[in-house]
Amino acid sequence: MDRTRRPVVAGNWKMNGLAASVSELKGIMAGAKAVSGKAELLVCPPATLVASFAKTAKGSTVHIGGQTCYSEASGAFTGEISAEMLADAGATHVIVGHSERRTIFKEKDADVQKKALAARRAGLISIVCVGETKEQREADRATIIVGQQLTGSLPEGAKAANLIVAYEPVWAIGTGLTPTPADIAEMHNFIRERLAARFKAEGEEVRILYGGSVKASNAAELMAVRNVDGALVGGASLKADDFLGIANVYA
Ligand SMILES: O=C[C@H](O)COP(=O)(O)O
Repeated sequence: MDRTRRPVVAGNWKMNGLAASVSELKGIMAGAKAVSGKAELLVCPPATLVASFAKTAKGSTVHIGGQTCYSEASGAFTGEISAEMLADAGATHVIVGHSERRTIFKEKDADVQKKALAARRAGLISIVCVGETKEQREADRATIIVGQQLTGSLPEGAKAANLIVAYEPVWAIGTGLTPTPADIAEMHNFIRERLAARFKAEGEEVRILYGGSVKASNAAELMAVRNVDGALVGGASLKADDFLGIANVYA
């Protein structure tokens, strides 16, 4: 397992979770002690819960993040939430460019890049998501697509302290399907090369997470792949025991 970079296990709750879900956060906080010092844990609840979760998690080893943000700091943008607002609510991270945002909400690489820049402006760490569709992989275009997304989505001058990249093949999200470790290794190595070419030494330090049907039963195998510096977890992050089952790979 590559330990030169501190691993991150991040939970993306997507549009799931009510106030009562704080019990799961508390469960994660209780179990986090086993991995603290070895990996960082992050929970990204829906925006309605960011402030209360951040308050609950204050002083613990669990970080709280948002799932998206708007590029402007404030103004007449009904329904949007800025990176500054997330930071004010206690978030330390924000996911940008998740494939659901790209597909359902038509976000383009340029939008994602603006969001990542907004996150930096607000002092947040952005988790920039990239990944190919099934059709693109079958057409042997996976690295071309991911390369284009990296070029268009990553902000200039990024530092490892304010950027994490998440590789999430769209066809693996919520399907129970995962790429082979060899395919993950190939893509993560490709992303590492691109990061190093663009950001030099900083690019070597940027964490690259794998996301897509990660669960406790496959986490050890997936997290052992070279240049996999943790996981971005969807469905299996909603229950503390499931999420900790993944995080405990690093215990
Ligand atoms: O952001 C998380 C990903 O979309 C993965 O979701 P999943 O673990 O439910 O496949």
